[in-house]
Amino acid sequence: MKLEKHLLSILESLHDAVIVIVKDSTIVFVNKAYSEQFQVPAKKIIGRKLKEIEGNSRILEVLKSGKSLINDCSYVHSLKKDVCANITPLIENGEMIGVVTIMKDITELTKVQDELTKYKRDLSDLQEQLDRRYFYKLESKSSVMQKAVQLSKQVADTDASVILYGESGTGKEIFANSIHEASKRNNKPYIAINIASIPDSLFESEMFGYEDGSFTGSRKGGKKGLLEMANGGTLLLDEIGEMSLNSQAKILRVIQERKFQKVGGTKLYPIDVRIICATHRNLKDMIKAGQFREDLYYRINVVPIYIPPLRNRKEDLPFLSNTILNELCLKYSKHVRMSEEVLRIMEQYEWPGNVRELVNVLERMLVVCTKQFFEPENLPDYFCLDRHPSSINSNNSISPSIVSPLFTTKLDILIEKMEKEHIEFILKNTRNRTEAIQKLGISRKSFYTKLKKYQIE
Ligand SMILES: Nc1ncnc2c1ncn2[C@@H]1O[C@H](COP(=O)(O)OP(=O)(O)OP(=O)(O)O)[C@@H](O)[C@H]1O
Repeated sequence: MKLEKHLLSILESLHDAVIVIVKDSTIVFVNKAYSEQFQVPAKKIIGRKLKEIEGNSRILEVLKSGKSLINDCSYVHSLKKDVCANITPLIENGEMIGVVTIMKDITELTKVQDELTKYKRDLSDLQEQLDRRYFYKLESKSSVMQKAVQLSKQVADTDASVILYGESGTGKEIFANSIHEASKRNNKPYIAINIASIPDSLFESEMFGYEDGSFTGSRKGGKKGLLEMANGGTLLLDEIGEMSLNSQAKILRVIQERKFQKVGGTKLYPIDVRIICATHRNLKDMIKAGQFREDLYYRINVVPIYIPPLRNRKEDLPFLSNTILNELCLKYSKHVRMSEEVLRIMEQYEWPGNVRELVNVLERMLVVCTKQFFEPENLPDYFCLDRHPSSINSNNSISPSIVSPLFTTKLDILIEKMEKEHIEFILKNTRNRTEAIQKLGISRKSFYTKLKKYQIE
């Protein structure tokens, strides 16, 4: 077959539109597909100059530059169509004699693409609104906190292992819960457990449950463990640093194999749980001290999120106090507002118990407040502030005079007073007495003796 003889019929049989112009832009050829796609009969267009029909045509650009355009998308005004074209100069004996263009009508595709872009934009707006709803409690002016929230939003819809690092009361559980709510697991259970509150001897049966008749006194029919209860959803292992090495090995097996065994059984149950861990401890130091398994650490430390202590984000105190106070006012059916003076005193304080302490302080203030605005008097004694507003000097720092009670109290009375307040504070800011004893660093016996001495309930 002599190709040259058949070139015209080859061009005619193409499904893509073809248009050929010569050097002075005269149109010398359009194929059948061109006429059909753009509804322009060949006889109406052949012999006319393209520069008079479509002065800004991309074909004319190629005619001028001599450089091809491949997959070039543009809008053709004279056709009222979006097209995608391959525009190539025709070269004969080293000289350009015209341009050949093969193109496709992509008007519908462009329309669909525009709609898709619009839907994508709407979807991301909606997602942002949803994210804001899930993470609204964690809004912050602090860049460290904003980074933590941003990272949480990014990982929420994945199954990546997240570990939340932060001091007690910084809001680790709120983070974990927000991540769960923003994930596709949000219609399944969210279960948070504090490892410190489970005695090691009960860890296995609490976590994995037990089979029927597995030990004397066990419940008939066996018992579901926390892991099974969280199936399909999210399990927060709070205070993972408190887990014994023995329990760490068991949890590691579950994470690796995605299967678990109940106490007293041999059957392996498949499990689909997203595990989020949280701790206030430095796990790397614990590994060095032989208290934490390195392999478990690398399993859970895929996305570490660091939550700053409240003292490092005091710029959030006004917003945080108001949000928490609003919730407390609803709870107590009271209407009390923050005052600038109280806020300034609060900003001087270091908040060792973080947001949990802030919630407790505000609750205590609300209960005792009889006015519409908080006053310095409503603050707990351990703020040790002079009641006079002038105690905050112009630099916003506390002048020595404000610790006036310290200047007038005998040392032993002062120590007892501080000890009592500290125990009360720890009790309020921990989940149970075992944790309080741990935090206080005293023996159980000494703890109960002090409770009796200070008549703490
Ligand atoms: N951003 C916040 N807005 C409102 N309340 C908050 C916020 N962050 C924390 N809280 C409150 O502070 C208390 C402690 O929060 P959370 O239990 O999440 O802290 P945590 O870091 O998990 O503490 P722990 O390590 O002791 O378990 C809770 O009562 C919680 O509702």
